[in-house]
Amino acid sequence: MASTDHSDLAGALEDVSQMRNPEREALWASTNADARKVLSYRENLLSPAVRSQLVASIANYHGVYWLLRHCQLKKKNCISSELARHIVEYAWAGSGRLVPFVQPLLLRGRKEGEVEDGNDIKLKPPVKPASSKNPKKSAAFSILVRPRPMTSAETAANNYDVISTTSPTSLTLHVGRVHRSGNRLSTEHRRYEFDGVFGEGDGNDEVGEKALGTVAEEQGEGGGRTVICYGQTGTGKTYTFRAVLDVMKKKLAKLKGEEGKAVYITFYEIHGKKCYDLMNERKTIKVLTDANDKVVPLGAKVAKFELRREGEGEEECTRRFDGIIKAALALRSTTSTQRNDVSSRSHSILTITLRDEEEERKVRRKEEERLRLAMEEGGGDERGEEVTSRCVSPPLDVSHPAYGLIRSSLRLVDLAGSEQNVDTGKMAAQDHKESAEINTALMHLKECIRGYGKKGGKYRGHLLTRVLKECFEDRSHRSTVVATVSPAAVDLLHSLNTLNHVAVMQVGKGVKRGTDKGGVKREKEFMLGVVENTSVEVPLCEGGVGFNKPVEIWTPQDVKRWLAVANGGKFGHVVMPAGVDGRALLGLNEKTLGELFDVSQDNVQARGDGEGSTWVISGGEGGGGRRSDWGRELYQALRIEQKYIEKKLIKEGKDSEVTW
Ligand SMILES: Nc1ncnc2c1ncn2[C@@H]1O[C@H](COP(=O)(O)OP(=O)(O)OP(=O)(O)O)[C@@H](O)[C@H]1O
Repeated sequence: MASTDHSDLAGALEDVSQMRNPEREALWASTNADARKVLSYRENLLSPAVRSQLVASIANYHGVYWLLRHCQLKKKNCISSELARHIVEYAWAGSGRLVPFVQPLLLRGRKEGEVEDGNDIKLKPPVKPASSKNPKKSAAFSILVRPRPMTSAETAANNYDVISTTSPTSLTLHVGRVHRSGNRLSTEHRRYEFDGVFGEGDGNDEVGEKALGTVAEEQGEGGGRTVICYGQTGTGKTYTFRAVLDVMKKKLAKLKGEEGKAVYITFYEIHGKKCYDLMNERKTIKVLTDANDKVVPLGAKVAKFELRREGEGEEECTRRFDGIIKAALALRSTTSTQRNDVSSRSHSILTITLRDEEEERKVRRKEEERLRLAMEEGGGDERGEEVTSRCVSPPLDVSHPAYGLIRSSLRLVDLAGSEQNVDTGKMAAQDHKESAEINTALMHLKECIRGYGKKGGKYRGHLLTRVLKECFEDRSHRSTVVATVSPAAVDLLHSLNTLNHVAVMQVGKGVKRGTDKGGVKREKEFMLGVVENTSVEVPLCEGGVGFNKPVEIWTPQDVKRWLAVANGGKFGHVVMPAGVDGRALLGLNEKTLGELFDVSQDNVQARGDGEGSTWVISGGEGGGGRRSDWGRELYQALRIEQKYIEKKLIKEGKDSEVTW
């Protein structure tokens, strides 16, 4: 063992304080509240002071996940949670509480159909595509989430990935938090459950197939389907929209044309309070409600696409489809914004309807005959009057369920991206207005989805929701929301927002009854999306404070110096009993350490050096917190310190000083 070298210790302490910003240091010194959990500004997540620690805490999560997965699933004999916690604590000090967080996910996966296959475990995708044959079996809205890969620009800007897709239906968001006081860092792991979660590397075909379900083949009776791409600007909504469109196109090309059957396409966009026809050089169109209470884009051009002709190959057929749609896609209004060079500033709505014209003609003739007779018999019935005055305008609206002729109807919606203030900093006044309008539309959409099944017709509140009326009012209609999110740390708040929003869109899955603080009983929609979250403390300094002698040989003075800087000075207010050296400190467990703290309100002022056997800490406004928490935190901080010093000494070839 080397002798105690106090000059080294002083030097190390000086290095540490120079590493830090003096202002922050002053803030740490003056602060005495630790319980205020406030999300930091997003810049904090990338600042050199905390970035590496947050990245390390995410890596720890992955480590724990893979360790448990291996122990729990590969082997028939699972290890107990307690043993798992000890192993995890040993390997990743401070991460023990991830065990009860990760374990249920793995056990659930095992029950629900994870199967062992040779050396690997395959996950059965539990996403059930909504079937129009069995509308009762599928939810009105299914939610799929697609995180896009990190872009090279994001990687170059020191961003890191904050999303882990841990199963085909769940996703974990790692929310780094720098507490307002600046003296605490933590990572909250939030796990969300959805109907489907794509991996960052999942291809467009897979995404398109899942989003479409079986709609193109099953040819439902009257019930249509809507796929809505929703999310932050620049996260891949248009990219996903095109992926779904491509899959749809391929499916259509496979259908063999029959006499009288054809596909009709309308494509228009909502920009501000107006609608523009993308199939007709952006001519303004109106969205009106017809006699059947159906919302129709009046004046929108309907393009006819004939199904595969005799002797025509699938490729030729898709080329024909492209010919119809290409010019319209190019006409979408886009702007270069801070986040996306070609940001869509409008909500575009593409409707593809497969119609049986022969049947349609028969029904039309029958209907016209019925109306004529009704008119002859004394002025016609109510419906007759309405139809003659407003509705019979070519083309006849055969998409109304009353006709029962729609073989299949699909609507693809590419929403404009939601933006936060920080994304709009360099925008002109007009762009700000546009951005506010986009956010208003998205809020309406969210409200309408949440209000599904309730009376009130909230859909009338905005043009976008009026156009999508069937999604909220027609019980046989099925909708899929594909939420796109960015994995970059810089977009963390936005991703959190998107995921929280789509989590509450999982309508009809449960209601939570509870009593709020004021004793008022309330029924809240149960946010099924958020299944669980847990928070893990992250050390502020990357492994220790720079001491270069093992904890066992710390003198009481060393202990005091360490307490002053450990966890960013969090224990700086602690007054320790006289004579506690490193060895004595290591001999205490979490509980005994906790008992040494006096956290009562009367004792919030720290006493002088050696003034008794109780460590007194300042609890700040909210009192002193729980003893066990303090004890655990100190225990973990000391273990992290010990590990760091051991590693450092081994690296420097001084491993003879390390006692194992
Ligand atoms: N899953 C993905 N894989 C690869 N690249 C992607 C993916 N998702 C998006 N991108 C790329 O990210 C960029 C932005 O995508 P896109 O224009 O689709 O975003 P957006 O959400 O529609 O944005 P806005 O709302 O501003 O229109 C594009 O360059 C796109 O190619």
